[in-house]
Amino acid sequence: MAFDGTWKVDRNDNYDKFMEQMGVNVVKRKLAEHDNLKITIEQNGDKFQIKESSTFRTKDINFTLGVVFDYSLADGTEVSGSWEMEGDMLKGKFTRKDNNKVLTTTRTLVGGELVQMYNYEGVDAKRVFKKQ
Ligand SMILES: CCCCCCCCCCCCCC(=O)O
Repeated sequence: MAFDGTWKVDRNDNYDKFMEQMGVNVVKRKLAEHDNLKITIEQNGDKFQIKESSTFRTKDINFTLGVVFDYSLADGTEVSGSWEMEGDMLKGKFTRKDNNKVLTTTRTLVGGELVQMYNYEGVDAKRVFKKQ
């Protein structure tokens, strides 16, 4: 389906400020800016299989649209939430387990690139991925 494939991060916008708002320390932020994040997405109906790999880790994630699942961010922060499909956009809403604050994120395809937007406590960021 449309999001299927392997996507490698190409550029970031305001990601450092976003991570700072998330409470990530400066050392981890500097590493995370250049994490070479690669995500492989396979969608079957409302089920998604994601393979995530970066300089920090490799991780397999399976989720169903509209069904809450647990996920740990690369810095160890635990969240719980779900993805929904709205038109051509994947919309995610995840709640941090440590403070109950909400992180929202979207994935869309724009001009052949996968654009992931993030928001946490008023700070937006964007990561743009190119298909491998
Ligand atoms: C401190 C680093 C913040 C990175 C924010 C990542 C937000 C990820 C939202 C949940 C992703 C679930 C798994 C997935 O679909 O790839």
